[in-house]
Order: sequence, then C-alpha cells, then structure tokens
Amino acid sequence: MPNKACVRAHTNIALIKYWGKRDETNFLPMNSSLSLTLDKLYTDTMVVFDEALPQDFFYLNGEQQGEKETQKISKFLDLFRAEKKTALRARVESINHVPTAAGLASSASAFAALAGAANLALGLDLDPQRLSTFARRGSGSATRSIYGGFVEWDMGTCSDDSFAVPVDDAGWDIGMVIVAVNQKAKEVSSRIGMKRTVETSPFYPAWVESAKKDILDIKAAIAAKDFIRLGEITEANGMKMHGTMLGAEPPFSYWEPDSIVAIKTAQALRKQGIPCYVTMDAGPNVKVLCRLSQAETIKAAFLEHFTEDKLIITKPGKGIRELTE
Ligand SMILES: O=C(O)C[C@@](O)(CF)CCOP(=O)(O)OP(=O)(O)O
Repeated sequence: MPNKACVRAHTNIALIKYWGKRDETNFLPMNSSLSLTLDKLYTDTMVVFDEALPQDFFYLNGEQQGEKETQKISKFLDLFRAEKKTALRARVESINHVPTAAGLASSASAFAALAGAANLALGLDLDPQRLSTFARRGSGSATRSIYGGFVEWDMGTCSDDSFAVPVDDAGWDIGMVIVAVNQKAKEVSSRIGMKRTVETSPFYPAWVESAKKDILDIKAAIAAKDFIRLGEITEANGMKMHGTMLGAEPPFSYWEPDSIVAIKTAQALRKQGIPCYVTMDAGPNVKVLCRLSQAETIKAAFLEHFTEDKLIITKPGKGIRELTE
C-alpha cells in the first residue's frame, strides 16, 4: 500500500442546481444536477496514512485546522478506512486555489481531491463512478468534480447508484467569467439554506419538478452544441432556485447589490448581441456562462463595474488527477 498520495480536483459550477436532500445522512439529492468543471479553480490535497500518528491532522492552506474542521475530515476518512478495514490515522494537507466558502463551491473541489487522495493512499482502487459516491458523502457538489467538462450527478435510487456521469468534455468554445462580488464567508451555508428551503418553502416542490425537466432539456442542448439554449436553461434554472429561498421561513437571499449589477451587465451584453448567461449559488458571486472566444470582451464590459481582481476567466476543467511530487 503506497500510504501517501496527492491529488488535484477542480471545482464545478452547477448549471442545473442541486438544492435539497431527500436523505441527509447519505447526501441523496431531490433531483439530478449538471455542472461545468472549471480549470482555474482547484484544490490540491496530500494524504499520508501512518501508523505512527495518534490521530488525524488537517492543514488547510498551510494552517493546522481546529477540532471542528478536523472532525469533519476524520468522519469523511472513516468511509475509506471502513472500506480498507484499517484504523490508520492520516495527515491531510490541502491547498485551495479557490476563494474559500465564498459561494465558489470550494467544498466541491476539496472533498473530491480528498476522496481521490485517500483512494490512492489506501490502495482502494475505487473506479471514478464508485469514487464519486464517496466524494458525495463529503459534500454533494463534490460528486461532480470527479470528472471534467459537463458532468451530471444522477440522483439515483440509493447511496450506491447516486453518482456522477461524464456528459461532454465542453471543448466547444465554452467558458465562464466569474464575478467574485465578495469573498466573505456567507451567513447561511448552502447546507443550512437548502434544508430550510426544503422544509418551509411552498415554492420548493415546483422547483424539483421544474429541475427534472430542465436537466433533460439541457442535456439535449449540450448534445446539439446549442449554446443559446444551454445558456437560457442555465440562467432560468438558477433563478428558479433562488426564487425558492424567497418563499422560505424566514425568507433569505444570497444576492447583494453588486450581484444585480453583474446580472444587468450580462443582460446588456445580450442586447448587444453577445450571448452570456448568469448563474448563482449559495453566495453573492455571479458566474457568467459564455463562449470562451468572447470571454475577454465580456470581461471588458464587467471592468466598467468591477476591479480586475474580482473577475476570473476560466475554460472548462478536467477530472481529478494524481500529482506526482
Ligand atoms: O452546486 C450546486 O449544485 C448548487 C449549490 O452550490 C448551491 F447553490 C449547492 C451546493 O451544495 P453543497 O455545498 O454541495 O451542499 P452539501 O451537500 O450540504 O455539502
């Protein structure tokens, strides 16, 4: 058993959202979702299992993490220890090339990278599909970061068949401009936000029905390489998700004034004949789906309202891969 491995996983942005669990213990979603893996935002994670370690240790961006965060990692590693029938403790070192907890889905790349590294370090040899069912139990969105390009997370019928499926490598002039409105940690985590929405929003059942149709329509648009339809479905699905939160008790929204400025900027670009579509997650940041060949033009329009450091252009990313020293 090699006992040590380092893996890179890229974050992903959902175009058809995961927003609500039918089973909280196993992270089973209410609907299937579909995302785009991003090249520029990723997490590198090293794991070493060592019998000399009395407990698990977790370092994030070079800083040792406290009890709460380390416990989360230990609980996740227990899934892999149980699979390997070992009690070995581990040292985990993660470097997030993603503004942490700023609605840029940092949990997606973090748990996918950790899953990949634990799989290799313990010599479990889980295939990508089965590995995605492990990543899912760290954070639902991590399910999708196992693969690159457009990825579907099939909701499945149970823990074993709720996994990621690669849909398309997105290598046909697809890109994204991320508008990092702010990088503060959000007040309402996605986990709490979706739970409150499921439990109290009268709009929620309609969301689930609508998302089930949206994912069929978006897969048809991807198959046809129809960027306009892809963008329209993406923007509408994200807006419907955010609409459910306004109906929750108490109502809540992740939007900030600059989120609206970004949305209006994208709408103005469309009026000028440059197709670009917005989607938002559990934070104020706005992700603009566009043709990669037009990303610089789109960024120039956003520079009228946002500073350069808040604008990130990225092409589609690849699936997880081992980093050799
Ligand atoms: O990514 C998407 O589909 C949409 C969201 O980003 C929010 F808009 C959900 C992310 O939820 P996540 O952090 O994965 O929740 P967990 O399973 O409770 O850890």
